[in-house]
Amino acid sequence: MSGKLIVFEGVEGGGKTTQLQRCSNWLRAGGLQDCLGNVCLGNQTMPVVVTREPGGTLLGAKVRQLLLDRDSSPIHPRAELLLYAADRAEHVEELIKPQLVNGAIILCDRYTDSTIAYQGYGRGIDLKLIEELNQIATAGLESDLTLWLDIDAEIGLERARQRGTVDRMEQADLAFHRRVQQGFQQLYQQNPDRIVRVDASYSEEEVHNSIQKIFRERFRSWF
Ligand SMILES: Nc1ncnc2c1ncn2[C@@H]1O[C@H](COP(=O)(O)OP(=O)(O)OP(=O)(O)O)[C@@H](O)[C@H]1O
Ligand SMILES: Cc1cn([C@H]2C[C@H](O)[C@@H](COP(=O)(O)O)O2)c(=O)[nH]c1=O
Repeated sequence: MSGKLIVFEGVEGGGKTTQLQRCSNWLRAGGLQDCLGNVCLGNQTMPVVVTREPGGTLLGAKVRQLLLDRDSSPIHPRAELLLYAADRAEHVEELIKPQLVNGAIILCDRYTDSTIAYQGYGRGIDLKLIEELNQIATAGLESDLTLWLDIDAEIGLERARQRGTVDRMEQADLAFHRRVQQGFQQLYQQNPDRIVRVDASYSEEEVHNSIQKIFRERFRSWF
């Protein structure tokens, strides 16, 4: 597969969606052209695809609603885990793999690390079981690069709450979100090549500049 899968991860309100949109605009406008030799980014040669989990497919949009509707009745943690896995299996087969074959740069809002952090560290489900389920859902497809937007869980939640409506996951208490944050910290320490930490406490502009720097380094090594 000739494309690249780049994932944005972290607790609520770290700025993933904001930065992912800024990156796609920047890439489509040719921001990385100097790192790419003859490769053209953003046009037919190397399209830029923006997607998210849950919700990157038609099925996923329905699963997302089930998972995040704040008025839904309680969902058992194992059922929650399996819904995220079902969303991912569909996403990988219907969108991610075909786009990688097509040579796309895929910018994805959350992927397998979110399941380890939220369902593993947050809900307390066995980590080994989640790794096996991630393996099944992705058929072994890992990200080429994961940006961990690191923000204090309380500050992130406050940002997310100021944005407007609060979804089912955001309603969970601070202790849950702190455990999720610990999960991302552990994953970062265990995967130093795949996961790069970005300090998300700075301004939008400063965070975007840090991400541009990381992209330049990676793309130079890839192309
Ligand atoms: N660097 C920043 N400093 C201050 N506020 C920010 C920054 N980046 C984003 N925001 C604001 O914080 C809120 C959350 O940002 P965003 O939706 O991008 O985060 P997210 O990580 O995708 O959140 P979630 O995981 O809850 O969907 C938005 O209102 C956004 O405008
Ligand atoms: C992929 C994935 C996501 N989650 C949680 C994390 C968030 O609370 C929501 C997704 O909404 P957002 O707009 O990206 O914040 O779902 C999870 O618990 N497990 C997962 O695998």
